[in-house]
Amino acid sequence: MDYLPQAEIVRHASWAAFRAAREGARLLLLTTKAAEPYTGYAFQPADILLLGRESAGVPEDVHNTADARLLIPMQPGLRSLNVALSAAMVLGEALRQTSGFPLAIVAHERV
Ligand SMILES: C[S@@+](CC[C@H](N)C(=O)[O-])C[C@H]1O[C@@H](n2cnc3c(N)ncnc32)[C@H](O)[C@@H]1O
Repeated sequence: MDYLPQAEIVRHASWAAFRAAREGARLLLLTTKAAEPYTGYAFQPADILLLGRESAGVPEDVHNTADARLLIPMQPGLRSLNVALSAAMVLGEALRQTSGFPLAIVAHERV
């Protein structure tokens, strides 16, 4: 996509390097194994959203490291949502709560 240059992508050499670089920001894991729905969670601007692989989620030690584990509620009997869809849903709510959407667009919508 031609939007890619607008994304700031940082690759960390290892999980340990990533943890060292996050400087106190909370790590919020989206997982089907969570009990807490994301809809009731109070997000902060510096929060980091962590999602797992399409195949197997995240390893157990990563699961345990997260500061919170959040669930997107689903109909009973369904396994999981697509990773990009999951990210978009929770990021949208986090941006809404923390006034993270671009102000000019939000103002336009209120007219
Ligand atoms: C296709 S799912 C992975 C399925 C994997 N078998 C598992 O149980 O984690 C890909 C990623 O999307 C996110 N995800 C999908 N559905 C979710 C849900 N209902 N609640 C929270 N996160 C979800 C999680 O981060 C998950 O690791």
